[in-house]
Amino acid sequence: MKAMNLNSDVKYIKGIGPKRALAFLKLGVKSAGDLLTLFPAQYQDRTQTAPISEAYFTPHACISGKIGKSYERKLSMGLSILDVEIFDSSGMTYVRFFRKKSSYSKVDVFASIKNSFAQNKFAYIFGDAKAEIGARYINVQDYEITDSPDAKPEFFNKIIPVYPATEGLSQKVIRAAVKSAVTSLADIYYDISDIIPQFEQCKISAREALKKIHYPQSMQDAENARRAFALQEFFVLESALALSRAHIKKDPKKQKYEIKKTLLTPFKNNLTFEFTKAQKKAINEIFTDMQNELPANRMIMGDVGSGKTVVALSAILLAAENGYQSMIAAPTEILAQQHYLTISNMFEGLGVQTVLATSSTLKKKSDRDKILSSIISGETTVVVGTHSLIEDRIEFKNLALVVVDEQHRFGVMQKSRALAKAKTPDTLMMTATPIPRALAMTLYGEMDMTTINELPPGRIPIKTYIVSESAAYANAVKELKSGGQAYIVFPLIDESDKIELKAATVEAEKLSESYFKNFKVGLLHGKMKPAEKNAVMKSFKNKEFDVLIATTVIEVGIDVPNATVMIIQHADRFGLSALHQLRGRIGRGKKQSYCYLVGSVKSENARKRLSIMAQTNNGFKIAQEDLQMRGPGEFMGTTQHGFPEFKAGDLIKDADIIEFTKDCARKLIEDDPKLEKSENLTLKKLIAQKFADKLKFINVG
Ligand SMILES: Nc1ncnc2c1ncn2[C@@H]1O[C@H](COP(=O)(O)OP(=O)(O)OP(=O)(O)O)[C@@H](O)[C@H]1O
Repeated sequence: MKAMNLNSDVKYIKGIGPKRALAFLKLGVKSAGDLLTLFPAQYQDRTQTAPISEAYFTPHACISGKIGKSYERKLSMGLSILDVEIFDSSGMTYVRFFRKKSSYSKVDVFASIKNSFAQNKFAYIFGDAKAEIGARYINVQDYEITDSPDAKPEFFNKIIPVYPATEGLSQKVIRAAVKSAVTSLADIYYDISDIIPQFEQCKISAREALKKIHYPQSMQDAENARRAFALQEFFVLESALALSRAHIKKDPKKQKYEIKKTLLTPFKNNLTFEFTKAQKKAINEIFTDMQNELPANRMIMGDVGSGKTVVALSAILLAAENGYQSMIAAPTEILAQQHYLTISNMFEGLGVQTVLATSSTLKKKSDRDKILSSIISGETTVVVGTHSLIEDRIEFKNLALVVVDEQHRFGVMQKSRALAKAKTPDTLMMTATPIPRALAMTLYGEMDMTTINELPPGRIPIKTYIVSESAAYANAVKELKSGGQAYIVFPLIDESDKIELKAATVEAEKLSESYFKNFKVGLLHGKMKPAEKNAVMKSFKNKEFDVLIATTVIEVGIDVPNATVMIIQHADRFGLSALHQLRGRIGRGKKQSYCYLVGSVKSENARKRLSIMAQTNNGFKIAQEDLQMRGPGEFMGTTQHGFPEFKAGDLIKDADIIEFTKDCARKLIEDDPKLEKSENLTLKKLIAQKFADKLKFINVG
């Protein structure tokens, strides 16, 4: 056999072969090098064996002792058990194996076990201690037999790695494969420890960390090794981001802005409110950015209802004052429509021409031609549309500012194609999912960040209750009587969906004849045509309906300050971020708002989600809980966005490492912007390997 290297196919490793190699592929392991970073999902602490008399006081029993007699018994349904006696100085226990008769297998598993468990030999056992009436035994998960108590066992008296499970691979096979990879390859694994400055607790090299993650001496040892390896992972990521930043910031922009206040002052005077401190700070930061020589690239992060829109509008007016065009890209047609209405309203009398460019407004050829030519001629100053439309079709005269309303969708590390419309546009992103700082720095690493950390004054915190359906409706009726409006949200729109849920369409009819028979009820769902949806939203905003029954199409950005009740049906089926977004549709005015969560709470997770919602309105707290409950991958939907997965790194636990590596990576890239120095070549290789396809804008050879 050829000597193994990091790229060798796993199938050539002794004991694996083509069939098991396929199973390894499911664990993301193709090469021998991949085995090194197939890290344990957990560990079993087998450092100490307990006296048999105490084995029943711990959830997992780890014992050792002399083997006695075996007893085999048949139970019903072809099931048999084998009990083996194990003795130590404190007592005796049975260790139990099960066998299910199978017509497919001729191998008698008990025969080989009985063979191994020869009387008077010595056994190490790991399993679950069961104390049932009349019987105490240990369900065996793993065992090892030695000839005498003095012989050293291989898998006991130490911490044992437990690898992610997949069909067709036993822990034994995975452990053996990993062991052979670690033994022959850990010392040649990519290691950049010499170019990363020292960081507390992460003092061992990546190669050393690799070994300790698989074979730690203690649980603390395992955690230290994980963090040491995470340091390298995050350093590679942050270097990739620093490279991309260096790349983006190279071209000075052509547009120049002067704060003339010819539009900004009348705009401010038109507003019925004063900007909050946080809004003023955000506007200042954006204006400073825009006046810089390099294009602005800023993320505005603010909780639902914190007033991000007016901040973006101020930037648009600065561009307009200087004769430039802007565009706002929204994730949905309804939201684009709403932004358009808000802008038309707020820009009234300013003489800033705004158009809505969505599939409905561009449908008719004559309309389309008119809109598109007004944009290309420069007659139109502001274009509001959906992401895809603006990206694909529209030509501008002098586009200078792009506002991307991301809401809570993460455009991780993707540069919007919209940006290509202007060569060096100033870019503002808005997101309504506040996330922890370290995570934001990683996700939006190439952007500057502004956080709007306060709500407009006079907002009364929404009261949230977990209630029965009838209580929710009765309370809603009370609110409607005093002039409020209510949303009722259902997860699905018609009953043909397999899971039997109360569908919005059917329910709308029923409710308008029962609880809400004295009120006007409207319906909004995803299968309606854009124009219909817009008409319904507009009517609701104009208070032509008291109740709006909707699917989650209303989740993002809708702003109807008079709506004070939100009933969420099947609330247990929504994730925390979605619930927070939905609830964010109320509490936007000066009146007390109420959110009622209705649902059957069967799982522990669902119960926890709803009680978090009932306890807090703080989007940062909710995002943090969500992140912890779901894990970063699922939280961010990162798979679609090509966000890199970390083998050891943990976006929550390792916030300090992320901050540290960000700083170090920036310095390193400043010093060697193309990573050409010989000591940085391994880093360059790691970046290319991990991110070349994901971060297309990074040009690494
Ligand atoms: N400083 C302020 N004082 C009072 N009201 C404000 C202030 N700023 C914004 N508003 C109003 O608060 C409401 C929410 O603002 P906006 O729609 O800009 O929030 P948002 O941050 O975009 O929210 P979401 O992410 O939920 O869409 C709007 O009705 C807006 O007119």
